[in-house]
Amino acid sequence: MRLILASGSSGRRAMLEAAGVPFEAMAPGVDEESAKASLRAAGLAPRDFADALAELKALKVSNRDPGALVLGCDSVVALEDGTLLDKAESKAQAAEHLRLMSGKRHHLYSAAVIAEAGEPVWRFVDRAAMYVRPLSDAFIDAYLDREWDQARWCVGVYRIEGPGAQLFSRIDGSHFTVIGLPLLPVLDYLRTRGILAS
Ligand SMILES: Nc1nc2c(ncn2[C@H]2C[C@H](O)[C@@H](COP(=O)(O)OP(=O)(O)OP(=O)(O)O)O2)c(=O)[nH]1
Repeated sequence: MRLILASGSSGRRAMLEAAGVPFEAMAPGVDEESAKASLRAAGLAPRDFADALAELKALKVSNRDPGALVLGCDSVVALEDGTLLDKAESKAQAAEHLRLMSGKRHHLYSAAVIAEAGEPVWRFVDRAAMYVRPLSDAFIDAYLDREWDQARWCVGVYRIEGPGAQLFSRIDGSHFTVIGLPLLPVLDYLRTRGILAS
């Protein structure tokens, strides 16, 4: 049985590769923006929002390749007031996101859905609690000067495995979930399907 990662995310690819998972990566080719617009309009909770997007990606590729297992993922950042942050569209918006998160806790949800023959067969959503330390404007500017080119692809404007670690005083949850997928539950399921040895 082949596994396809329906994602263009380098962090997700790197995690599966590092874990020794045999897979192919394929861009999901979904119109995330319009999907996000309708999901926001539906007022979905962050957990359900991420799950719906992960399922959309998994099903899109599974319908193209019904004989494979297809893993779709999505990560969202939810502030305490319920605001969902998407990837920043500019350095200025990235600074705004960091100021919104400064000195507060937010949650990062990462959802995984596995599809087979055009149907979801497994799903898992995990979240990590992210405690951002108070960030000065000078720090934010210096951080973005150094990190914007990389962090622009990351919801929350951070790579936890990189200089993003400097933003936090505490993290409760899985490092893998922060990077972009609930890896250990995914590995558990792959063992049940013979993709990995038990
Ligand atoms: N390497 C890394 N990536 C992170 C971190 N936090 C968030 N991200 C990335 C993971 C995802 O690539 C991105 C969240 O956006 P999405 O879930 O929509 O995925 P993306 O559009 O990147 O790829 P995909 O939709 O799966 O093709 O943010 C982190 O700490 N490290």
